[in-house]
Amino acid sequence: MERRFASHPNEVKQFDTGRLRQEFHVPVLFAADELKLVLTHEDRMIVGGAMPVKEPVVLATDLKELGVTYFLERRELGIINVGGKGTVVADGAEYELNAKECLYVGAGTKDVQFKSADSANPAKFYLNSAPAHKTYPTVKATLESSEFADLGDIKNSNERSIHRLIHANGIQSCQLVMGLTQLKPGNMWNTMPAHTHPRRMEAYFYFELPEDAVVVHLMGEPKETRHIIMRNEEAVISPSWSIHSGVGTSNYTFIWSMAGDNIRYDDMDPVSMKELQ
Ligand SMILES: O=C[C@H](O)[C@@H](O)CC(=O)C(=O)O
Ligand SMILES: [Zn+2]
Repeated sequence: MERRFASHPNEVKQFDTGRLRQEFHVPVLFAADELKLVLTHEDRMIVGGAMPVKEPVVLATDLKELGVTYFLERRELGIINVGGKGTVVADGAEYELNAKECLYVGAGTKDVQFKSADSANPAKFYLNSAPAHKTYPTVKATLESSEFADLGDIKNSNERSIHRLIHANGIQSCQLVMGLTQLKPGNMWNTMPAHTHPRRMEAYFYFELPEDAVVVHLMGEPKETRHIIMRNEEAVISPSWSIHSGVGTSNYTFIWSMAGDNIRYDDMDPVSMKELQ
């Protein structure tokens, strides 16, 4: 597991491209039969990926990494499959996940394993985990069963559907909030006007981007913005003081996930268009 420290906006102002990427950009989450995890000290969120091909991938940890005997001893987990059909086995119970289906796994679950239905088209489980001190039930959600909102306008190139999966009015959790936003063809902007939420951090995972396409992801304080170039199936960490918005060279889909003080989706402080610099 890789560890990233938290950052201060006054320090981040000085970062060049390489340093920005080193601290906030999360490349390659999917490698055959491997569990890839990045723990950021921004609200201790873990961003990760599991791609079982020849054998199941086990959600393993050790005393050095998290100081506990099993991964979900004091954590909760949100999973969205972005690959072929797969199964998550949680303490023996099997949950089949097709592409874009979500599973919340509650704290106290001792054994979590990931499997693919077809090694030629493996499942890709995108993972988010936050500290948790209460057990909520393990529940599956689909885009069809979730609360969603069609937002934006083709005139602003931001027509998109926001599906809220784990949040106050959806799957219950201690602090993890998670969902998926799909841009309609011809639309490129997400989260503009931008916002911050000092009460929680956020991670974005961009996917369904064509090979040669990029998303120019915006971060930073509203008056001190920076960009990070994102490619398909890459994640980016947004500290609580930072905006998180992006514009693609084509449309795309992304998973957003947050951890912090509350699980109300609409807890955001809007940034006015005049304020951005
Ligand atoms: O705090 C919430 C998140 O930033 C996202 O839900 C925003 C988003 O999906 C969008 O505007 O497209
Ligand atoms: Zn946000």
